[in-house]
Amino acid sequence: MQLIDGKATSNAIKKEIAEEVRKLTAEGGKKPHLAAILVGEDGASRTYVNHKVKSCEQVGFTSSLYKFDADITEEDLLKTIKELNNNDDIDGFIVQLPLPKHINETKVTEAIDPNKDVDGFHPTNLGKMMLGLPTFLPATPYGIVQLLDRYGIETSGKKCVIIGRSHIVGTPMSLLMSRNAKVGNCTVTLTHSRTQNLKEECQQADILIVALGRAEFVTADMVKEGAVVVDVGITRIDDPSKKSGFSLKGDVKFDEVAEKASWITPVPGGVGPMTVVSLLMNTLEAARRKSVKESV
Ligand SMILES: Nc1nc(=O)c2c([nH]1)NC[C@@H]1CN(c3ccc(C(=O)N[C@@H](CCC(=O)O)C(=O)O)cc3)C=[N+]21
Repeated sequence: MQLIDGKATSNAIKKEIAEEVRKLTAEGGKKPHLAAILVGEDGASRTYVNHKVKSCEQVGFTSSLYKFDADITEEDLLKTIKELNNNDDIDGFIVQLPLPKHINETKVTEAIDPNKDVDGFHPTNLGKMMLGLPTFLPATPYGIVQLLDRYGIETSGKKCVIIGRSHIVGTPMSLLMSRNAKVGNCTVTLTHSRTQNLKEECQQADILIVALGRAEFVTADMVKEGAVVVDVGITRIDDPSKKSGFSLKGDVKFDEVAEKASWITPVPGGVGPMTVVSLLMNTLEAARRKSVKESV
């Protein structure tokens, strides 16, 4: 088994981004600016947003955080989004999900200017992705593609099985793995809660991507010898022995699956850090596009 180290890869990409930012500012451009909207006090969301803010500092981006109480009205949130859309200083922004129940996530996502949607969740951007047009790819799938690419993992002609059909991971991942590209050209099976014989489907996979959000769901008997296993899940499990009071578990039973896999991503330190770095890459791209527009 060989480890796919998302932490190390994300650090390497951050260094490259920092270098690009230095060039951009040396040419008289401004630093890319990423903003995040955080509603409520969900512990995990706060952690992720903090990671994003810290990563922005590391690469020389400007970042800003708009924090609201969980009882903010949908109307007020939409108003804030419009303000960020019109704020020329901000190149890209994200609205951290999940949102409180009284707020319609679809409405919120559609209110974001597609040119600033560095999460790649807007219907326009998802549509462009489907057509293979240049766009902001959703952060987690983009991060996984980067990992497979940088580790030189052959995907062409392979059978890729994905567990989970969410709009932000499983479904876009299935499109990316099947497209005609350096990372792609797979025969893709997208599985979900209604899939019959899930175990047999998984056993066929040369590349298994797991994104259903259930701790240690994938066991060794579901995995083919020599498979590449990508674990997207992150679940917090109570753990009194930890200072934080919890430990993080992936969707894959790591120790036993690692014995069969040729390559495997750990949790933490796998896909998670790559998600953050994808946001940074999309933001750099947004800033570049804007500077091109302003110079014509
Ligand atoms: N609009 C929006 N965009 C997102 O990109 C988005 C979101 N909403 N909602 C929640 C999910 C989840 N997500 C993660 C980001 C970083 C780590 C990450 O860095 N994880 C570390 C550990 C983090 C920890 O210490 O808890 C790791 O896996 O090594 C994980 C998960 C982004 N998400």
